[in-house]
Amino acid sequence: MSPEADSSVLQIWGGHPLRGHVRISGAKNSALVIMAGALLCSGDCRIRNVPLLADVERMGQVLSALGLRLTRNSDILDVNAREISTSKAPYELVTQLRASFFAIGPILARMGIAQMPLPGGCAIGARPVDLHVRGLQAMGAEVQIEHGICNAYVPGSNGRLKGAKIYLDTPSVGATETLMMAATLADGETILENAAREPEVVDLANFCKSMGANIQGAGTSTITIVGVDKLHSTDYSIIPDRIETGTFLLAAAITRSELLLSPVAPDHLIPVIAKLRDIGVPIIEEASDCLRVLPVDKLKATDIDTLPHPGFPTDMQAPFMSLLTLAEGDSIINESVFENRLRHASELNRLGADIRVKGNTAFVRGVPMLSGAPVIGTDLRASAALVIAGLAAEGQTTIQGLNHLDRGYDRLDMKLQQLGAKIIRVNEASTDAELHKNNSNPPASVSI
Ligand SMILES: CC(=O)N[C@H]1[C@@H](OP(=O)(O)OP(=O)(O)OC[C@H]2O[C@@H](n3ccc(=O)[nH]c3=O)[C@H](O)[C@@H]2O)O[C@H](CO)[C@@H](O)[C@@H]1O
Ligand SMILES: C=C(OP(=O)(O)O)C(=O)O
Repeated sequence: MSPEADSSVLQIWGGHPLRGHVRISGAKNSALVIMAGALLCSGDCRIRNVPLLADVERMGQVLSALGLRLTRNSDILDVNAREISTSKAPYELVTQLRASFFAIGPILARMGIAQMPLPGGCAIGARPVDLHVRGLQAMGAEVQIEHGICNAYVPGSNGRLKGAKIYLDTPSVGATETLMMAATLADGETILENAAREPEVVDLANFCKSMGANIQGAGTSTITIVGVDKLHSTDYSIIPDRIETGTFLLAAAITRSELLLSPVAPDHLIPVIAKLRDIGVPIIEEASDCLRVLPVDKLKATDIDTLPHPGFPTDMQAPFMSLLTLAEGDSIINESVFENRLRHASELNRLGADIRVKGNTAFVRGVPMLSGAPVIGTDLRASAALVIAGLAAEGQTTIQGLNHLDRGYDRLDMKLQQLGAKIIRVNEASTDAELHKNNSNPPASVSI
């Protein structure tokens, strides 16, 4: 979707400290793929801790279009996949989010046939699906991409995929998840080599295991799956969102605030916490599921290389760049997972940052302050980066492109507002004359 698709904007008046406790929601990238995983189950799946996100809603629509019955009550989602009425996923929905494509694995495993449009998601690179396709082919599927649709079927009378030894050229999160789900109902043993080790892969494996799947090694580079005939009902709670957690750590750091965050999984954030401590952000593990960040004294520059887990996560690169714009000294950020994920740099420069981009590397020279301006979020984490920067920028920052932000953050503006940020969401039509008039002070209604 283009930024124009959402007419509301966020307005932030920076420089106000945050205070209090923030409740971290369930992980977007777990929720989406676990919803796809529910397609494997011939019973009922109760999924808990499901975040309120546009992507979750769209994934629900994809599953409904396939004939599943879904009921949501607060953060509990019940999915009934006893009957799958069609193997054809709807183009208009699948092209809006990446994870919907991963459902090709379970649909093929359950039905022996799947027609899946090529996916959407953040425009941060070419994002091919060749590893998904080659893996499914290795498991015996015939797969062809024609007119933007990936058509797959399993030849043979029983329609079951066959276990295979599959080496992934790159440890793709999505390909690991697609193939792991497909293998749970395949004939025999599948070994995924050079598999992704992200916490969301482990969460999906644990979800599948709770339905009776036989999976070993999730979280390491080699995952072994022995197919079973059927998977049964489950009641499963997804992990806290490590990227949302990291985003709030950055929000605290850039506003020099003290915040308490829970529930969190500090083990999933080791590279992010290490980098933050490195540059001078004091973070205390108050309990196994609770982090406290203390006010920063001085921020130092650092270098970052994004890598597959357990390296520094690409999804934290943009928001972290915002913090480094205000660090003392020069930082170098190298984005090595996606080939076009530095578009936020030019928007941060509108706010007074000093960033030069060459290829996949951003050279960030710390500046003493940022100043508010109108900016556009070009993808999900780029939008979050602008929110982080806006919290520190002097005066008013107006952010367009909220359709990206809402795909992956559970009510970010409301959570920040509750912590004391001066942030409001308004319809764009009402912003121009009235709200740009007074650049330095929020309207009275924003005072908390
Ligand atoms: C819904 C979801 O979980 N999204 C996450 C997932 O995306 P996603 O699963 O799409 O990311 P991948 O791990 O697959 O992509 C990593 C790299 O592998 C390449 N690649 C991937 C598949 C393939 O078949 N061929 C190929 O070349 C991609 O272009 C990219 O350069 O992991 C990314 C990397 O941590 C995160 O940024 C996304 O938030
Ligand atoms: C890139 C992301 O999401 P998606 O893979 O859904 O586009 C993200 O969550 O930062």
